[in-house]
Amino acid sequence: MVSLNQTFDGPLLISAPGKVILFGEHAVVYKKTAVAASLGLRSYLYLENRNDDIIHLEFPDVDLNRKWKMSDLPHPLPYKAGHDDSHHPMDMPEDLKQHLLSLINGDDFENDSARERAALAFLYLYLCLVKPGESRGLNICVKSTLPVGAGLGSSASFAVVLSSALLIHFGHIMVPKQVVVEEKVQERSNEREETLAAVNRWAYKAEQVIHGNPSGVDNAVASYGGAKRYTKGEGFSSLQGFTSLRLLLTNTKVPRSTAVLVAGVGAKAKSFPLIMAPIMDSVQAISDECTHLFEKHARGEASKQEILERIEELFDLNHCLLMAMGVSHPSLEQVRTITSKHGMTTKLTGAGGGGCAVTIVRDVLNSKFVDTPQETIDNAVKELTASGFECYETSVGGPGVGVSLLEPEWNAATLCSATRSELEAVKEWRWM
Ligand SMILES: Nc1ncnc2c1ncn2[C@@H]1O[C@H](COP(=O)(O)OP(=O)(O)O)[C@@H](O)[C@H]1O
Ligand SMILES: C[C@@](O)(CCOP(=O)(O)O)CC(=O)O
Ligand SMILES: [Mg+2]
Repeated sequence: MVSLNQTFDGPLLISAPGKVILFGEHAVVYKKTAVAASLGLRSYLYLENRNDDIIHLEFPDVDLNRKWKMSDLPHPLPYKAGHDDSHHPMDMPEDLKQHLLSLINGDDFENDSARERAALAFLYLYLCLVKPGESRGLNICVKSTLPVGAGLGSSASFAVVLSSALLIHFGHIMVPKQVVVEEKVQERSNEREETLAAVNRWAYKAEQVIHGNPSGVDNAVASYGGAKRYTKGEGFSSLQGFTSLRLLLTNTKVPRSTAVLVAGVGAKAKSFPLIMAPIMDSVQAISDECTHLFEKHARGEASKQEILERIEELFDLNHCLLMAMGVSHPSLEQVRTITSKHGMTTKLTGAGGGGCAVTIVRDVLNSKFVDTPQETIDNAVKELTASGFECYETSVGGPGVGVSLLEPEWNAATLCSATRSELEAVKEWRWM
């Protein structure tokens, strides 16, 4: 346990989930509502102090392994722990950005935007949050079980583990007092609410560095977990009556960048404002319809079967609107064709342009009429895999960011070389 303003010296292992957007991607940037849920796939960060003044970053997922002397970094940005940080610059000053880019892209370092953005996001948060007069260096490693740059919110879960680690390490927030059992995770004290709000705000700043113009839905889900309805400027609420959904995720492995796709939709909205506005309004109506469906389910007025049938129709409608926004891709259409041959409905998820698609699996117990038989799913997965795609079945709606202090044998190298099953075996999370 630490008190505010005091650095936390122990090593930290932190994890935060990715997300699946069920409805509303892109439109959410334009203040329409999105519906999203956390995934079982997560990013993991290990942080420890060093005895010298070196900052050592290892981000194996983007092939980054870099060291800087603290004395070579620009001066920290003024920030006092515990103060209202809403005044803090939301956008990184341009001269600072250029300075950091010149440090990141040394002669020996080939320019790569994935690495560059990851390192830039880290350095920006570090300079904002480092304690004045700090002289000790850090080892930091981040590794994810999420595919990076594929629409499942790896950037937001990366941003959330970075912001949590730096906020805790430099004493701006406290390590959660105790292990909270997963079922009680949503019952937060005011103190925990404040802590999470700080994590979420700083993660948004890192997302801004990576994305340019994020809505904030991804970092909210990565921070808080669960299933959420989110509107930019208004915040989020839990989805009343959300029932566990069985989803199949398919990664087309076609690389794309959220920043580029969001900018593309922005250009279209500027060129065709009268056409794009009603498309965005239709997405709002889809998210509202989904919310009402779950609310009806909570009141016992809609069966799971009805929900799944309606959601399939809404998936189709939302995908077609995303196609009109210009963010589908032939590979995503191929996933839709293959799954529809097997009687299942698919939409793109996240920024699109490649990346992942989400397919709804009908799993209503005792109702043979609507169930998707396991054999059908297996056949669809076989066909998708044969087309070069990768499929994941994962849980949705689990907890948000958590801290583990219970792995004394860990170090940065352990995390860098850990397998997915070793990461998923860490159980003693203190959910924030
Ligand atoms: N595990 C990670 N290690 C380092 N950087 C990461 C990691 N995960 C995400 N990122 C950063 O986020 C970017 C991907 O973000 P984005 O294009 O929004 O796709 P996604 O849908 O996965 O969020 C990467 O290029 C990288 O800069
Ligand atoms: C397209 C968008 O709605 C979601 C992007 O998600 P991802 O980075 O593709 O996982 C952008 C945003 O909400 O910030
Ligand atoms: Mg992202």
